[in-house]
Amino acid sequence: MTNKSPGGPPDHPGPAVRAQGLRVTRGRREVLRGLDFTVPAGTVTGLLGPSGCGKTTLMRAVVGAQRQVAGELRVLGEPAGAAGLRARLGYVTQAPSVYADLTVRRNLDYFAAVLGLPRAARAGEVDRVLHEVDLTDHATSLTRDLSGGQRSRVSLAAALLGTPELLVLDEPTVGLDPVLRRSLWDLFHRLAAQRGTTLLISSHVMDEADRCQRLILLREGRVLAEDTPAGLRRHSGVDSVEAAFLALVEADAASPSRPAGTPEPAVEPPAPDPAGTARPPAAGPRREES
Ligand SMILES: Nc1ncnc2c1ncn2[C@@H]1O[C@H](COP(=O)(O)OP(=O)(O)OP(=O)(O)O)[C@@H](O)[C@H]1O
Repeated sequence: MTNKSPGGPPDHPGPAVRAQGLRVTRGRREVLRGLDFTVPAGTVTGLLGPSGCGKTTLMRAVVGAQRQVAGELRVLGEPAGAAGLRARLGYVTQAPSVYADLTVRRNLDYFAAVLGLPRAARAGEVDRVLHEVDLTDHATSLTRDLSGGQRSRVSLAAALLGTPELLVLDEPTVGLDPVLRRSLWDLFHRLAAQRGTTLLISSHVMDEADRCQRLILLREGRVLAEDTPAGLRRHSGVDSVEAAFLALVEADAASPSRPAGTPEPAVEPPAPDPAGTARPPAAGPRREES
């Protein structure tokens, strides 16, 4: 509904996300260390890298939920965190952000109301997203009675309400069986191809890389490479993205320009509530990530 044309709405013809010199400090540690990257509109872009490299931090910065962000970060043509982005973004955190004591349908109806969808349109919209995440048969189940993977899909369904222009999904396929993983990836590609939605999807599982059209490889808070999966393999002269990543890591470690290590981490103060910037899943009960 908010998406106006496939391939990118006309009011921001550039990339969906553009970062220049993006730096984020958490506690005393600089977690993102001067990132330059773009996420082209209407693509499925994977954010890959080992645990702790900064994927969640980058996503939190994109949706405006992260403190201590420096450098330039533009999202759908606006500065990250701008109030006008709220209804245009969907963000799914690693931990499901839904009310355990409500049914799946009531959860989604609540989030649809928070989004401002007209009452008359809500039931149909909820039916649509339930179908998209394959939870129609569980609409009347209490969310606490669902499996972990099913609860994750309720969060995803909430993020799909209102058809956001940019979906930021933090490891959405973790813990899902192969059949479900494939059906979610099919859904992600349908959203990009049919509605022009841009998807930024994190994973630390390299075998998911080939499902993406573009990749941003992250390591220790820096961008190692930004390319298509085929381009990465070709440039590294190897036959898998995982091997390309390892080759890039080796080349990076050998590089004399590599910055020295950073101080020990310290826990940062709690982040401000992102309810004013991210969409409903972040407005519901959510894991405190600080
Ligand atoms: N609240 C915090 N205070 C201080 N440092 C933090 C905090 N949260 C995360 N960090 C540090 O920031 C770095 C990046 O964390 P982040 O969660 O962004 O990584 P990630 O790539 O998403 O990891 P994973 O794949 O395990 O989810 C890590 O070194 C982590 O220890």
